Amino acid sequence: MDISSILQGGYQHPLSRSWQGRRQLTKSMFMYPIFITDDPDASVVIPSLPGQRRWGVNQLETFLGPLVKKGLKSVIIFGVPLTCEKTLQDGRGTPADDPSGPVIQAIKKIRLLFPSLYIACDVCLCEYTSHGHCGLLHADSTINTKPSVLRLAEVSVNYAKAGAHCVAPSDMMDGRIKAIKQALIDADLASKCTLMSYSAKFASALYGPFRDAAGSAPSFGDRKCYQLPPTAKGLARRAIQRDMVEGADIIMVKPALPYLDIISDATQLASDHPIACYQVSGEFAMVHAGAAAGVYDLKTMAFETTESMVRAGATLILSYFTPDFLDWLEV
Ligand SMILES: NCC[C@H](CC(=O)O)[C@@H](CN)CCC(=O)O
Ligand SMILES: [Zn+2]
Repeated sequence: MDISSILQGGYQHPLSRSWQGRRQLTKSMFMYPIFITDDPDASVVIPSLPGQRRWGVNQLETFLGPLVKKGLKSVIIFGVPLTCEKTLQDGRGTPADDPSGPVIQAIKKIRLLFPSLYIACDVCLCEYTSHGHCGLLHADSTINTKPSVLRLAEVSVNYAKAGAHCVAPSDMMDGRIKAIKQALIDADLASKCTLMSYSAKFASALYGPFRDAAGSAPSFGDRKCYQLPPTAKGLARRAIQRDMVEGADIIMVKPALPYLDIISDATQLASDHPIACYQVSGEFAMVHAGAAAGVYDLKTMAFETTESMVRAGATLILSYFTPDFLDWLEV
């Protein structure tokens, strides 16, 4: 056997195996998606998302305190306005940045309770309009891009003013990154607030549990006219390059596991940007379902899936497994 055929000596020990990965998972790589509802005392189980709840702002200390102690470094907030009237009349998704609404109240509360915790806010309109689309609509129910990006920019600035460290538009409207960046500049907030773009976000079947949790499913049609076709490698590369030019500080790929090649493309195209990926609700539920069915060990698969994202180039992972990794990882 040729000498060059012998590889096993390089990884025959747990320590030398650990050296084979260019980068290792760390606690600070995980950003925890959290659902904040407008009942201040709520702590409501989300059946389709194992271990996850919708929380009211009065519960944030109880909910996040133990996680911060274990090393939680960042969260991304999703508002779930259940009691307020979702406003179709004004068509602007008014609850999104209602000063007394769940998102702005949560930003302020978390800044007070946990000054070191990095707060990102998802920016979208689907949770706040009764049609449930991510943008505003023309009379014929098609996406009306111009007012949509202006409204998303307005919401972003209001989150930043409330104290968010990062705004993350998940809407996929054309030109929203440029509009949001310009609005942050005009508000003198561009140097104080990170713009994380969901640049390559696909029309995936893996968002179901989230839509249950956030009540954000579209009331008609689907999101295929603004989320990328799952086959669209070229469109993803073009969207990544577009968002880089428009001022994104972080580039995200979503979902993650079925799109590792896109994470790799993003790493190559945006080689000077942090690359985020979102292990979405359906991916999380899928890993749990397989473990419950006895196909694999839950922790082992949680590591195998997220380590594949790191191998593809991700530097930041949005994952509902974040609380678990705070227990599983030493640093
Ligand atoms: N703004 C879109 C929400 C959205 C996808 C969707 O429902 O189309 C994601 C949140 N950013 C879902 C995330 C998840 O499934 O965990
Ligand atoms: Zn949306």
